[in-house]
Amino acid sequence: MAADQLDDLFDEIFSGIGQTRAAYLAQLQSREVGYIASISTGIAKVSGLPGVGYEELIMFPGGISGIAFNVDAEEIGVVLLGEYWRLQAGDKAERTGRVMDVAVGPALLGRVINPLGLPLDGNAPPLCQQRLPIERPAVAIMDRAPVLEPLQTGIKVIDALIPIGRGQRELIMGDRQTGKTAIAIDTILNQGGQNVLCVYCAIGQHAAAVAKTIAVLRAHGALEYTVVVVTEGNDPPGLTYIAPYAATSIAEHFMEAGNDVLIVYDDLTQHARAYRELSLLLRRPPGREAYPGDIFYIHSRLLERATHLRAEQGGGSLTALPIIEIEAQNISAYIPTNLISITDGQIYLSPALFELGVLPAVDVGKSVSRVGGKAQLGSYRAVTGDLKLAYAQFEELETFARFGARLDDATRHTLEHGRRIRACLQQAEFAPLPVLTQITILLALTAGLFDKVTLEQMPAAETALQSAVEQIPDEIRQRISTAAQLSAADRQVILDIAGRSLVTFQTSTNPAQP
Ligand SMILES: Nc1ncnc2c1ncn2[C@@H]1O[C@H](COP(=O)(O)OP(=O)(O)OP(=O)(O)O)[C@@H](O)[C@H]1O
Repeated sequence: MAADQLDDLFDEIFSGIGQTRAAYLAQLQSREVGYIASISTGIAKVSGLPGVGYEELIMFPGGISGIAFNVDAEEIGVVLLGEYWRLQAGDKAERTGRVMDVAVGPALLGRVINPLGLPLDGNAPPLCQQRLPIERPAVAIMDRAPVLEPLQTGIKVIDALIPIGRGQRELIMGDRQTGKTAIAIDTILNQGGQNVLCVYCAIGQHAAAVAKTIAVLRAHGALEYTVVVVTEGNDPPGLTYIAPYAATSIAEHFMEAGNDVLIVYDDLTQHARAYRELSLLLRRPPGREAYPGDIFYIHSRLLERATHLRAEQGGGSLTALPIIEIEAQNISAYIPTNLISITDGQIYLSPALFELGVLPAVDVGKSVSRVGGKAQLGSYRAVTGDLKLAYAQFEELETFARFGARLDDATRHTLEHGRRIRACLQQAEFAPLPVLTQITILLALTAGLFDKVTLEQMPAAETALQSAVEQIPDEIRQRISTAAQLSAADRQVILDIAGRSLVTFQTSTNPAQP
């Protein structure tokens, strides 16, 4: 048969099956299929995939997926993301030609999912229209805007002294059980009604701790604007490793739609450990503390994705609160120093303050916010200067006063005032305070209205002051919520209201000057 006759015959056959010949051929793709040569905890060595690309998604029997991590000529090292114990040597391994991605969209709000997007809350899989790769390049410098809007945490000590701006990366660090998660959760709770969507990424935590956190979010109505991405301690290390990247893609999708987004990584110590485990299993050379050489890079490329977009890009922002657990207050260990240098400041939680019952146990001297100051509301400026100075003087004097030195009246006054500052900066968990209440308390504090209140009476006095906030006129409330500084007249009105509410708690003698 002549060639043109053959072509006509093919065209006739394809029109019979409702397709053109070209469209049919376009669908035909060669599939590369290899096999598992060996398998260990969370890692498979795969042979027979010569064309595989770095970080390509590989599929195994039973719907188990993996990421090509070590791409060598003979054999590739694949990090497994599912129930790897079901796989064995000799099983099929198939290239997909794409990288790992995750479903993104508003359907995820209020849901608890794993990094693969599968539901963990017992409900149907979320219906999302779009998927994004879990690893995405960070926003270009030219597309970033300065951090100028505050992200209110609702925690007095942070909003006043270590303010966080939308688009900032602020590290929360401390020994175990010092209240790190509590700060992040309070911040999420405070975003209700503030137009901020939240993503909470639990990395390698105990199931009970995660369940408690989710219960708190649900009880306070915060789950409806939050996506919870969870990997537990007994999940494969590969899943733990990809969790923060997947959570960031979910958050970025909201940011790119013009929203302000907050993401919490709880915690990156577990993430670093999972990566170390994978790297050692893949026989990559270990470096300091047995971490592989690129451990800095895995965290920097994650946190670089937090930013504030320019108005032309939608004006959204992604604020990151990575948490890190340190050992025996050693902030100069490898991972903490890496993260300190990547982030825009840190909130350091001190076990000594925690033991004293000073909660949240924020050590103001070791904490810093490098960009949040510019974003802080103007009304805080009326109080922060005095507060910082008085508190720093107090902390210095407190050490000397312990040695039983004889103190003059001025020193005693500084100490007593400092003790009241410390009492005022304490706050119960799950009770974030609105800006107006914080400003009222802090103004009263810096004006010395608490100085005549005994330390035992401080919590009751503060509660009375909180109820008096209602008397503040509406126009002052509005002015406080803008960026403008507090005028002397507004300040006086607030102090008068505060003074009246505290009068019953003030003793006739000033404890600072007996
Ligand atoms: N402001 C607070 N007021 C009262 N209790 C608090 C406060 N902050 C934290 N706690 C309590 O301190 C304990 C430790 O808090 P949390 O779990 O947040 O610490 P963590 O440092 O995240 O712990 P882990 O090391 O287990 O991750 C909890 O029992 C919590 O209820």
